[in-house]
This record gives sequence, C-alpha cells and structure tokens, in this order.
Amino acid sequence: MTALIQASGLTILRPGGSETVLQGVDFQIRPGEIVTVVGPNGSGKSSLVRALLGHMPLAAGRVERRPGLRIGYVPQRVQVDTTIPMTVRRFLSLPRRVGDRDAARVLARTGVGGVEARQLTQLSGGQFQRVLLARALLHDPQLLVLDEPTQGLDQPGIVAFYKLIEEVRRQTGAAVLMVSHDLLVVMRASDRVICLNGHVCCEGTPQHVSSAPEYRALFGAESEGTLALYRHHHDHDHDHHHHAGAH
Ligand SMILES: Nc1ncnc2c1ncn2[C@@H]1O[C@H](COP(=O)(O)OP(=O)(O)OP(=O)(O)O)[C@@H](O)[C@H]1O
Repeated sequence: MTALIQASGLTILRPGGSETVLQGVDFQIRPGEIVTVVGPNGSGKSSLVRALLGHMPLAAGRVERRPGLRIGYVPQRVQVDTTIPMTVRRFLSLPRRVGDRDAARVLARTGVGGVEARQLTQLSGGQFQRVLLARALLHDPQLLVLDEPTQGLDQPGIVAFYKLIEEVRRQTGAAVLMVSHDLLVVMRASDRVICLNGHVCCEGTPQHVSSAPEYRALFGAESEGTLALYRHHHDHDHDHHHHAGAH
C-alpha cells in the first residue's frame, strides 16, 4: 500500500439518526502530500477526518491505514480548563511524558521556542495554535491531521501558520491533512484540494478545484475572488510547486 490512509465508499450517518452525513466518499493521502478538505459548514469535513482516524463508525465502506502509521492530530476544539494552572511544558507531556530536549525541539520548530514556563492561558491565539502543532509533532508523525487549525487567527496569523505548515512538511517529510475555511491561503499551501458537500464535489490541484463549476456553485461569489487572488499569487510566486494530483 503506497498511501498512508486509503478509504473507499465511505458512508457515515448522523450520530443517532438515519440521515447520511457522507455518502460514498473515496479518499487517499500519500507520503509527504498536503491535502486540504474544504466545504461549507456541516458538509461532513470533520466527520471525514474522524472516520479516517478510526474515531467514527462507518455505515458502509472501508478505511485502511498503513500498519504502524504515526499520526499527529490537532482536533477542531481543544478544551483548556482555565481554572487549572497548566504550563506549556506540562501540556506537552500529556498524555505521554516527553523529555525537556524533545519539548524544546518541537517548540523551536513551530516558532515558539522558550515558552515552556508560560501558562497556556497567557498565550495568544497564534501561539496556542503553534503549541498544539508542536504537541502533534512530538512523536515524529508521518501524517499530521489538522482540523481548522487557524480558527480565531487574524489574516496575517493565518498566512504565517500555513507557511509554517509548509516548512514543517519540508523539514520532516510528514504528509498533512487539513480541514479549512480559509480557501485562499489553504489553496496556496496544498498539493491537492478536496471539496466536500456530503460527497466529493470535486478534487484536484488548487487551480483545478477553484475553477471547477461544482466548487463555484458551492462558494459562489467568494470563489471568483479566490480564483482571481489565487492566480495573482501564483503568477508572482514561483517558489511554490503544486504537484499534479492523481485526478
Ligand atoms: N455528534 C453529533 N450529533 C449529531 N449530529 C452531528 C454530530 N456531529 C456532526 N453532526 C452532523 O453531521 C453533519 C456534518 O458535521 P461535520 O462536523 O462533519 O461538518 P463540517 O463540515 O466539519 O462542519 P463545520 O465546517 O461547521 O465544522 C452536520 O449536519 C452535523 O450537524
């Protein structure tokens, strides 16, 4: 199996109901790829990610993960109990203890070196996201899974975060699976985009998807702007190489 995760014919029902959340979804991610899942609210993006991780029962279809696959996961919502003091250093050792050197290494890699002694509650939104990413990198994952990692960040923070993701991929060779609403920036950082709306509407290179009629039908006027901006950036930015997807 060359893919890290391969899924076919995934069908997922709403928990406790009979409505389908996802219907007949095929998916795969290969080593070193950056794949982004976009789609409107409620289109099943988080459900797909949770099914790929094995956290969600399937009504039909199957998911195969490469045996022994190491995954670093940043979930959509991370609850931090603000009533319990918790330093960054302690947080990195949950649930598994890590050494000081490893903790320092991942914090430096995600651009927040030296914050070990800080309380989680004293970090800015951007710093907290970087600490979450650092924690996901601790055990040398072959695949990083990030569910809306830039929620709550401002535009410069979002751009900086995606630059960091590309850098992490370059340094570690890890594949990255992201869920996002930040269509423009995410597209620039992705090798392949999957547009979801209960099923796969379209997929392929960012440029292919942003000009696909299915994508435009879903995102309407916003997609026009996205495409124009994407082309603009693409024309003037030749240090990003978008590999052609399999489709
Ligand atoms: N625990 C749950 N109980 C009931 N319905 C759920 C549950 N989790 C998800 N759903 C439903 O499943 C559908 C897909 O949800 P999902 O979170 O996968 O979508 P999403 O694309 O990630 O949405 P968003 O962009 O808003 O995060 C939605 O209609 C949602 O209401």
